[in-house]
Amino acid sequence: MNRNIEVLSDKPALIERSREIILARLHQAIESRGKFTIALSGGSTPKPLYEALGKESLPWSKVHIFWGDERYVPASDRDSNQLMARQAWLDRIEIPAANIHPMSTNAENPLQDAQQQEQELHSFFQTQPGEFPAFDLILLGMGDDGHTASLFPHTEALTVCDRLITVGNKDGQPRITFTVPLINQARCVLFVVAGANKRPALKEVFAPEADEMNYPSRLIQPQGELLWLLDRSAAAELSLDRQ
Ligand SMILES: O=C(O)[C@H](O)[C@@H](O)[C@H](O)[C@H](O)COP(=O)(O)O
Repeated sequence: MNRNIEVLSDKPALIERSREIILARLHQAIESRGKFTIALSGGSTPKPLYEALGKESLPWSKVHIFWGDERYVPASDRDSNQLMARQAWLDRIEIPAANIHPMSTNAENPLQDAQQQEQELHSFFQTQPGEFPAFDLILLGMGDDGHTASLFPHTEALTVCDRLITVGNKDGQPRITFTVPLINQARCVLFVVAGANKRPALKEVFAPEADEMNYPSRLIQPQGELLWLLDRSAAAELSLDRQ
């Protein structure tokens, strides 16, 4: 694993840098493998990034959009990660509908939807059960509690190591989420974290020792690149030697 941490002056600079990184890996993946596979994060931080990507003119027919996690709500629900990305970005570009691979949340049975999403990933990546496909880029946020995707502290989802997709649990509410081993198979994992409210968790995530069950973002140690983009406010209490 190759970890790199960049601290940007403010959130607009953070968003611009994440856009640069995504575009660089998009062109690199299309050039070397003919397509770019990206899994999006939810939450509020990435919305301006998605709005910026919605203004780009790119070979979208070669880009495949997935989500690293999804709230267990209808796609029309205001809390849906899919809805946020569609309104901010995907509805504004010419991308084939078949290139957008949302997590289904309509079986009224989260486990069934998780299994459905797993089968769709195996079919898209032509992998077999037990194999973990490598996304070109997985975009992640980090919660104030150190969670990422829908891998929340002290939940069963953190220990699932034989599936691609599992059911997360936020305060008793189900989520559909990538598992740790699927995220760690990525060629590049990009964390984008902003705001003073993230300081306590970031200190624990970057500490030499801490409980990974308490700070699940520590579990993200991809075989490829691990890039942390922080704004100065989030990074204020970190003692980062030159990266
Ligand atoms: O579904 C979600 O909410 C996200 O995938 C989640 O992991 C998010 O990235 C973090 O909670 C940070 O959220 P903010 O960007 O809103 O701080």
